[in-house]
Amino acid sequence: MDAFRLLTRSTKLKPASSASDSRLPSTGKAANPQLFRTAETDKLESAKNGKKRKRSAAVQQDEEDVPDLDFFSSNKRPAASVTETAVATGDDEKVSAQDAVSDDDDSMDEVERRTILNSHKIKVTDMRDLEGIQVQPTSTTDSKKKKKKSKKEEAPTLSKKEQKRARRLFPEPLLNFKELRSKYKISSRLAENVAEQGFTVPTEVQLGTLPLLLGESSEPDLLVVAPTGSGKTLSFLIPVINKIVRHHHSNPDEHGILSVVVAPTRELASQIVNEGRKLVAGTGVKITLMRKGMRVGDYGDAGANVLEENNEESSGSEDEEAENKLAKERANIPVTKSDILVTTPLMLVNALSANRTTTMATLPLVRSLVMDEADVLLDPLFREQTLDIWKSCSHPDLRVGLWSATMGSNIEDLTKSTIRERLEDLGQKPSAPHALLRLVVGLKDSAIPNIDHKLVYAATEQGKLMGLRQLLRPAAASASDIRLRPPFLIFTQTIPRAVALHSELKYDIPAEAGGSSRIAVLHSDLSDGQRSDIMRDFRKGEIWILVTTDLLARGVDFRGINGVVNYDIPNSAAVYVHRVGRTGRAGREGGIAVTYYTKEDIPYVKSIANIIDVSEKLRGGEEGDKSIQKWLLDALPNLSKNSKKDMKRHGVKARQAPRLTDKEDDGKGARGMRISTKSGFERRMENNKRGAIEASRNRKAAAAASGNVSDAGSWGGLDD
Ligand SMILES: Nc1ncnc2c1ncn2[C@@H]1O[C@H](COP(=O)(O)OP(=O)(O)OP(=O)(O)O)[C@@H](O)[C@H]1O
Repeated sequence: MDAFRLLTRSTKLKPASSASDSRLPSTGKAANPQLFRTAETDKLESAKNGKKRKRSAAVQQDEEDVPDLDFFSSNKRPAASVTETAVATGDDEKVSAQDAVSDDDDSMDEVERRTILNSHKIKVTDMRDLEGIQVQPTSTTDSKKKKKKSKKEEAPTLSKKEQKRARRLFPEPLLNFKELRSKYKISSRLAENVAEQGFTVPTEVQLGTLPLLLGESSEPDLLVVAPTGSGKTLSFLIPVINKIVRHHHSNPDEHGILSVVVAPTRELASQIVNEGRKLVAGTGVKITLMRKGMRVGDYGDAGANVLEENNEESSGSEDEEAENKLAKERANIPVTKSDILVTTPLMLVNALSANRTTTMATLPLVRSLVMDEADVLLDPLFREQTLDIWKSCSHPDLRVGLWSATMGSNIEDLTKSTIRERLEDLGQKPSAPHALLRLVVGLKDSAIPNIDHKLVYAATEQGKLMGLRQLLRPAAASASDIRLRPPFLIFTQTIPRAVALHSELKYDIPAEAGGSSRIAVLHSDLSDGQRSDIMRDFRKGEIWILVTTDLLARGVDFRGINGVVNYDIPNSAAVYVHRVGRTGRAGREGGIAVTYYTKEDIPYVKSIANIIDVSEKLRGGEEGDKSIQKWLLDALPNLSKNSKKDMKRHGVKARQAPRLTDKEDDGKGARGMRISTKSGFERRMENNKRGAIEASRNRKAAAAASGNVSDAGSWGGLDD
C-alpha cells in the first residue's frame, strides 16, 4: 500500500456535525472562559463567593474584605497596613476603620487554596536558589513541614523531591473581579473600567497572578506561562496601571515613563495600547504606543557629548551628517509624557541610542517592565535588543514580568542571570527583598484543549491547494471531512508564499459573497498604514480570510475567528501552539486548526503531532475521539537537535527558495514548492507554447528586417 495514503488515513477525520455550527467562536463569548476546572472546585468557589455575598449584604458594602495575601506567611496581617494601602491609593480609595477589620470567614486555609489552584491546573514555584527562599510553615496539614526548623539550614540535605516541595507555593486565588476592589483595594476607577469590560469570571491566569501582583507581599518578579487567549494582557495591565495610580498619589511630582511593555510586533503592541486605553480611562494614567522620533530616555551627558563630537567631525560622510542632524533634532524634542510605553524592541532601542549614534540612554523611573511573548523577545532574534532595554531600566526597584504561552527553561536561566547582573551593574539593592516566581497554567508549552486539531496529509503542494480550495467552497464542504467557516487565518512559511497564495485564491470567493475583497494578505513588507487597514477590516468582518506569515502567529486577538489553517507547517512546536491559539480564545469552543503536510514535511511533523496528542489528553474524553493515532506517533521520525534548530531558524528548506516566475522556471529547483494548481505537465506545455511563440516572433522580426514580410506589424501574437 502507498505509504502516504496510509499516513493520510492515520489522521482520523470526523465529519463536522451541523450542531457544532451553533458553538463556533464567532457566535460569541463563552459562558465561562476558564479552561480547567472541576465540579468540586466550582462548588467550593461558589460557596466562598456566596459567603462573601451574604456577609457583604450584612454590612451594606462589599469593600470590607481584608487583603490577606501573603504567600510566605500566615494569612493574617495587621489592620494598619490595609488602611495605609488604601490611603496610598488616593482619595477615592479611602476606607473606614471597619474596612480594616480582619475577617476569618473569608480567608482560605491552605487545603482550600491547594484545591482551587490544583483544579485550575495552576502551579506556582519560587525560582530562587534555595538559600534565598525563606520558608515559613504555612501548612496546617503538613505536620512534617512544621517540624523542620528552617529550610535555609536544611537546604543541603534536601532531596530533589523535598526541594521541589519547598519551592511550591499556594497563594490565595482571585475568586471574582469584585475582589480586586474589595480585597486588593485597586483604584476604584480602574475597578469600574474592568467591570465595564463585562467579564464575569477570572480566567486561570488572572485568578493566579492578580493576587500575587496586587497583594501585600513585596511584588515579585514573575514568569508566567499560560495558554493562548487566556487573558494575560489584562493580568499584567491591571497591576501595572494600579501601581502607577498609587505612584501618582504618593509621588505627585515625579513624571515620566514608569512602565514599559515590550511586544515583538507592531500589531501586538498596538493591540495592548487599545486594551490599556479602556482600562486607564479616568485614572490619570497615560498609555502610549512607541513611535519613530519619540524621545523617551534620560540621555544624560552622553547625548550632548555625542552631539559635540559629531559637530567637530562634521566634515564626515553623508551618513554621519544625517545622524548628527537626527541627534540634534532629538535633543530638541521633549521627553514623551506617558506613564506606560508600549513598544517593539528595536523601536525603543533605536530611540534610546539615537539610532545607535549614542550609548544607550537610561529609563530611570521605570518600575515595571513587562515582556509579552517573552520567549520570542529573548530568542536570539530579539535577545540583544530586549536585554539592552532591560538593562537601561536603572531603578533598583524594577520588577519584571515575562509572559507567554510557551517558555523554554533557557529563558528561566537567562531571566535569573539578568536580574542578578542588572543589580550588580547598578551597585544598588532594591528597597525590599522580593522573589522570582513562576506561574504555569495547564501543561507548559501545550496547545489549548478547546479546539479541534486536524493534521492532514496532502502529499504535495498541489494537494494542499486543492484541500484549501475545498475549505473555501461551502458547496464542496459536505464532501470534505472538515468544515471551516470564515473568518479564518491562513499561515505560510514566507512572505512570497503568502503573496502567491493570496493571488492564487483571490478569485475563489464568489462575487455575490463579496469577491476578492473578502480575502487579503498581511505581512511585514507592507507599509504601516496598509497593515493597520487590513487589521481593522479583518476585525470589522469585512475581510473573511487573511493569508499571513508568523507576523500574526503570536498575541493578536481576533476574538471570534473560527479557525486557523497552517498551509505550511510551522517552524517549531511553539509556533504551532501560538498559531492555532488565534482561535478558541477566552474559552470559546468550536475552533478548528487545520495543518497540511506534504512528503517533504514528514521529518518535522512529530513535534506537532505530539502537541495535538497532549492537547487532546488535556481535554480528556474517549481514546477513540483522538485524532492522532498512537501508531502514527510511533512511526513518525524524531528530529535531531541540530535539525530542529535549523528548522526553527529557516523553516522547510525547499520552501525557502524564492518563488520563480514562470519565465525564470527552468523546470527544476523550487518547482515542487510553487503555489499553483497547474500540474507540471500543464506548465511544461505552457513553456513549450511560450517557446514556440517566442521563436515565431524572432523569425518574423528577422524576416521583417530582411524585407520579406510586407505587413510585419499586423500580428501582435498571443499574449501570455
Ligand atoms: N475574564 C475574562 N472573561 C472573558 N474574556 C476575557 C477575560 N479576560 C480576557 N478576556 C478576553 O480574552 C481574549 C484573549 O485575551 P488576551 O489577548 O489577553 O490573551 P493572551 O493570554 O494574551 O493570549 P496570547 O497568548 O495569544 O497572547 C481577549 O479578547 C480578552 O478580552
